[in-house]
Amino acid sequence: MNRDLTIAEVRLTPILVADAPLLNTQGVHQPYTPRLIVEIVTADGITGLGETYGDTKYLELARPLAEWLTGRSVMDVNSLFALDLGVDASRIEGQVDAGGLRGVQSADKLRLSVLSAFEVACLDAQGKALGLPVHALLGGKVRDAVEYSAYLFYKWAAHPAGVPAEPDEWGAALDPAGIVAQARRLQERHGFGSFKLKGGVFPPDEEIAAVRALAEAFPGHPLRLDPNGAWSVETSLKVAKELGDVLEYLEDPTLGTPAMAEVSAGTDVPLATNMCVTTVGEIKEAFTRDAVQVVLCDHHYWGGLRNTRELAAICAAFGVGVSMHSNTHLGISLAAMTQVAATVPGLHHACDSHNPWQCEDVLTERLAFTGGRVAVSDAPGLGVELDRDELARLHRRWAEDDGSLRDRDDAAAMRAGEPGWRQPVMPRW
Ligand SMILES: O=C([O-])C(=O)C[C@H](O)[C@@H](O)C(=O)[O-]
Ligand SMILES: [Mg+2]
Repeated sequence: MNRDLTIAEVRLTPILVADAPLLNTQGVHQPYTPRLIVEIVTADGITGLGETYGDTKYLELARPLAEWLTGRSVMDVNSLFALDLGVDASRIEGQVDAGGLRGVQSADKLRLSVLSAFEVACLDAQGKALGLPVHALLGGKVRDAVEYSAYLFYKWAAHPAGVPAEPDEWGAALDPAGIVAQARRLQERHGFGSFKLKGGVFPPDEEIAAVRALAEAFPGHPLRLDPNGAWSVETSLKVAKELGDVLEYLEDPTLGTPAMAEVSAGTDVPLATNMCVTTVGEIKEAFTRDAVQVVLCDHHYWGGLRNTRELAAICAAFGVGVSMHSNTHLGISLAAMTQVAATVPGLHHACDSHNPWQCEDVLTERLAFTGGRVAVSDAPGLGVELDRDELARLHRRWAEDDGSLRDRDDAAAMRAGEPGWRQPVMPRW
């Protein structure tokens, strides 16, 4: 290879992406969600792509990082992680993002969430320079397609009246019949074989009924329920008992490792998490107390694709399963998740992805879910191409926003429809 891999330019483009009125225990998704698109351009004109959360505090860290990177090499990924980004821990520690849906915030998690987009962009550029897919840079794929589960949400038919939003084609889903209908549509469209219901929205008995209805409609298909920590230990054990015969796993029924450990000790239903194990520092207690049996890795907040593989290795050493978590994201992140998931040998559960809910993307060609799977691209890098017109349009939306949508706040979005709504005190039930 005789190429100049010096970074000549780093472009950061914050965007607002249309999102459906999907309900969770904190509130409802905003009509538009912030994301950040990172482009790393080498002296030879290769562009590597990355994507991460686009809320203000992520942007604030990404800007100095972009400057620091300019003039270095896209091969120099380890030094990125050694860099002190100067995150002001006092502004971050113990706080929560998106109402706590991503676990407790920490300075390190914020740092890694920003770095992840730069790591992915460097790997994309490296792959393009070498003519190799990202999975080859990670040691090679062990599967040709990665399985995803259908991500079911209770949802309104539309965002609250008067709130500007894109048209919604899915309709309401507020009861078991609505959830089953949504699951059927997602299955017909994308062929999903397993189903995850985002719970913590209605009292547990209603959500138990919805999972029972799914079990009847899709006999033998793996089912999961994830209330994002909205239940007490007692409620979690009750739900585990009632649904134990149909659940593949119960995801974050309750908040924090000690409470998860108590639930785990009282049920045979495996527990999964993307909330109590979100950083290296949280692993030891959770694994030694057998609080979780599956970790749902999010390559954004674990710091990228190489850290995802390291997490998978630690999980394997402890006999803990690993799969992938997802927030609202676009195709660059889906491609990145698929590339790394393809390299993890012990991936025994279908990964999560919100992507089927996104009616917009910044790619010239969106990745397809076929038979519930995304084919692992063997094209150089991530195998995706940026649609510059679409990127510019979604950036204009961000630039024209008065600031109210630039930080995701599901409770504020809920208040537009239910003015009395307050962020719920946990456990809700
Ligand atoms: O698995 C999860 O906990 C999530 O996907 C968290 C997300 O933030 C989800 O609840 C959402 O976006 O409403
Ligand atoms: Mg979860």
